[in-house]
Amino acid sequence: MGGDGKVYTLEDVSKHNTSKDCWLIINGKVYDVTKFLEDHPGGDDVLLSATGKDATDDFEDVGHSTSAREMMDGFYVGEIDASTIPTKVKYTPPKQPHYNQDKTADFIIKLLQFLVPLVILGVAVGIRFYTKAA
Ligand code: HEM
Repeated sequence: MGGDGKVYTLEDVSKHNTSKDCWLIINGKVYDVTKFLEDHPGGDDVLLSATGKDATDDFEDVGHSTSAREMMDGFYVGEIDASTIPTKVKYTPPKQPHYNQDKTADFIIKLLQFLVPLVILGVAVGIRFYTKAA
């Protein structure tokens, strides 16, 4: 081990995905964790399932300790050619149909639903008032 800072492609690293030969990509660096598989407190299965991709998020999600991070230096074999890692698919919300974009129409309807019965009531009371007075 030791590492010579060689730059690997995702394809190169992806070939090392067995319990006899296991490489990980974390924070732009490539690690050969084959010898560490049995000793990893999180288990060998999680490490194996983190091969063949950028495992940075998986690694960070666990909230590894500083000592865990220091251990990584011992497994370093090189850098990853970032252009070979597919960029994250950014979530773009589906385009909403723009109905009711103008809220004034909505507001006027609400206002009328409130006012119309009041007007009718007012007219009824008014008619009654005037017919009585007459
Ligand atoms: C070179 C890479 C890695 C090293 C040196 C490493 C080292 C360690 C160490 C020392 C611990 C004990 C807790 C701590 O100190 O934070 C730990 C726990 C853990 N690791 Fe890693 N780890 C590596 C990569 C990963 C990856 C890629 C994953 C996920 C796919 C992972 C998943 C876990 C989990 C789930 C635990 C928690 C175990 C528990 O608390 O029961 N590790 N790791």
